[in-house]
Amino acid sequence: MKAPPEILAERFTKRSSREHIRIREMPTFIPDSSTPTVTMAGVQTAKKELRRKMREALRSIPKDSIVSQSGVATNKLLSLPEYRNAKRIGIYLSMPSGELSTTGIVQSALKEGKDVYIPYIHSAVSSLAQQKNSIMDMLALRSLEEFESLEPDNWGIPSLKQSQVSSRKNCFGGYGVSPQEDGKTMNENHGLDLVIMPGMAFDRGFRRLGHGKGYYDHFLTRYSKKEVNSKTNTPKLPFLGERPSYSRTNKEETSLNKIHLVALSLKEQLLPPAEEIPVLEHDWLVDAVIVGDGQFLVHECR
Ligand SMILES: Nc1nc2c(c(=O)[nH]1)N(C=O)[C@@H](CNc1ccc(C(=O)N[C@@H](CCC(=O)O)C(=O)O)cc1)CN2
Ligand SMILES: Nc1ncnc2c1ncn2[C@@H]1O[C@H](COP(=O)(O)OP(=O)(O)OP(=O)(O)O)[C@@H](O)[C@H]1O
Repeated sequence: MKAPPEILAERFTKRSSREHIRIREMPTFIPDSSTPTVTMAGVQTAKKELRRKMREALRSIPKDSIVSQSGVATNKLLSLPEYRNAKRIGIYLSMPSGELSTTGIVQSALKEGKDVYIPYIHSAVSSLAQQKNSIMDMLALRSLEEFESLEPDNWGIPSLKQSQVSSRKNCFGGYGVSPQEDGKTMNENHGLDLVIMPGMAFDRGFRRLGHGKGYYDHFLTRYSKKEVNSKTNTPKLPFLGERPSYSRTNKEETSLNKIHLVALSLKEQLLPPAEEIPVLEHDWLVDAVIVGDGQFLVHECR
């Protein structure tokens, strides 16, 4: 028997202005065949399965294809006003395989005098949950020389060492890693204008599949809670995408009003039009996807 709607713990995840996915915590009734309903556990399982498939597919991409696709994507990004106008960018440093290289972008950005922030993974204790979590901060990269001297971590990602962190600027305007729950806000001199995002897969609805640790999703959620000083005179950049594209429910004016999320995708990472990445409420949509074969996906409504 169909349960009355009010007792169903349903959440609607905004995927684009046109469509929604319905996520039900407790599958207590048999859904109408017209209702695309999935459980949370179902989404996690589907993500795992997609990651497995992607890992297989990415393994066989020849190195020279990654090099040429990276060149195409780099040129596209460097031509965008959202990049050219950005003063502070957060950018992933690429792994040896399975994703587009960001080396050319990092070099250009540093040469152009932009502030470049890179991921730094560390442990943080959440006072609320009394849990030790691995989280991501974005810390300043100081120079080309420093970029070239970074050593690979366990995933092969060029990374800062713990000893290099404490006196280094973070993207929130502080130094070193940022406390998880300090409630401090950012002013107009801090924050990021553009985040260049990695992923395992992307789809045409601007959904993204990461490696399953939630680093970017958690980071963006934390970032969105640090409000920009409302008296800021900083001119806002034009958005790449329409504002409701963000998959968050917290739609109040936040610092994310001026951040652009641009994903870089190998052509093999972009799913065919009929396929979708399963997403939950915490998953952030990106504003644009630059693909290594020259495709550029951007929200129609600018
Ligand atoms: N270049 C790059 N830098 C990044 C990320 C990324 O995806 N790419 N991250 C984005 O969050 C963070 C690091 N997170 C990562 C988490 C897991 C794995 C990884 O390879 N995990 C499994 C393999 C399973 C899989 O391929 O999914 C492993 O440990 O073997 C890599 C990066 C920050 N920096
Ligand atoms: N903002 C968030 N709030 C609560 N839980 C989150 C948030 N972001 C991620 N998680 C949790 O982190 C785990 C990994 O999330 P998910 O599968 O979406 O990772 P992903 O998108 O592949 O990772 P990433 O963001 O690092 O690329 C899940 O258990 C998810 O519930």
